Amino acid sequence: MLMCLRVLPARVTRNFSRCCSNYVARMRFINKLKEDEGACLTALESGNIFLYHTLAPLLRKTQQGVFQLPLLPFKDLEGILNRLGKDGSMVKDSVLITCTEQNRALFCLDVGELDQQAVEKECGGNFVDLRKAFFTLRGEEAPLVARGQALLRWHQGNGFCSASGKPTTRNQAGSQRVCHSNGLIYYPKMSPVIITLVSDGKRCLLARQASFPRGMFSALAGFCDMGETLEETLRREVAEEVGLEVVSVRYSGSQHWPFPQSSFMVACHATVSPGNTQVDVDHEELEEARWFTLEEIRAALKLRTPPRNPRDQPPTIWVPPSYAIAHKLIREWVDDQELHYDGK
Ligand SMILES: NC(=O)C1=CN([C@@H]2O[C@H](COP(=O)(O)OP(=O)(O)OC[C@H]3O[C@@H](n4cnc5c(N)ncnc54)[C@H](OP(=O)(O)O)[C@@H]3O)[C@@H](O)[C@H]2O)C=CC1
Ligand SMILES: [Mg+2]
Repeated sequence: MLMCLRVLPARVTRNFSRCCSNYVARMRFINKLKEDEGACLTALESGNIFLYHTLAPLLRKTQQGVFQLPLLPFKDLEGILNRLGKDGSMVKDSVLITCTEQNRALFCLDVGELDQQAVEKECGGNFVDLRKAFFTLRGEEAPLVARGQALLRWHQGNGFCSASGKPTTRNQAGSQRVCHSNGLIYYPKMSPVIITLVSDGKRCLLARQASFPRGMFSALAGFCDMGETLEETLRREVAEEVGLEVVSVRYSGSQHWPFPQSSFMVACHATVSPGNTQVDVDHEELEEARWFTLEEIRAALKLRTPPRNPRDQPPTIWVPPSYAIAHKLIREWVDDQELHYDGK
């Protein structure tokens, strides 16, 4: 089986080396904050914090109608908490997310124990469901809001050691929890998932689960089993879900996916031989899986919002939106087809 990594284009490597020293300094600074409690607290005091209420992020709408993630300086948030009758030192429970290019640390905090509407009024925003926030925010803010929720969720679910049953305590950055009774260290966890777009050279295979919105088809996905390589997961999932045997694999990219909980999505293109394309769907997992032509995929990509079909009409197919790595795989497949086969 082939596994080839894409080589970065020269333009990207040039940009990389230009910003490299700043990037290296920033990564080392973040790492220091995870290891040095005092440095992390100092960074928090001069940093910014964004908020969640029971894991729903706070968003603010600008006068131009654009949704943004409000970033609150430490002192402002301390003041807000004091006004709402809470000890301002609660800000110190914030979890480190990242650092801006100016080395300004960014944290997040869940204020679920406060009255939601009172916080919204104080901060001039609204707490919204993560899915809505993720789909509404632009650029860098969507992955930030997903990362924040994933970390806060992990802390909320790991307050006790699974070996001793005793409470665990977190470090200042929130990058780990420790059980002091036995020294066990817990780190935030993600589940590795392989997502693959299978092609037979001319068509690609998309599938839908019964829980997907009407008409939506996506690439095949599945969780890695313990001890498997990514290639083994990919071959097994394709065999299990659609009864096909993969002959080659090419890496495309990866993505943290917060729904329903943290998955680490690894995206690959895969091919089956043109003589081995008979789909045998596992209906326990999938409602439907079928081959699509380039024309059908082009039409699906043109739909920006889910089509509104009358109930009795067969649904027009559409594919996941651009922030989902499934979309990237599908677009890359179309580009490859256009480059190699279109018009032939
Ligand atoms: N970003 C993107 O573009 C896309 C992301 N995805 C994501 O990929 C993930 C996996 O896809 P899916 O097809 O559902 O996976 P699978 O085909 O592996 O099927 C899911 C089932 O696997 C079992 N399972 C095994 N390990 C785990 C685990 N660590 N966590 C949860 N369930 C597990 C569960 O079964 P049981 O309940 O019986 O135990 C679950 O119902 C989903 O979270 C989905 O949101 C999917 C498509 C596109
Ligand atoms: Mg699956």
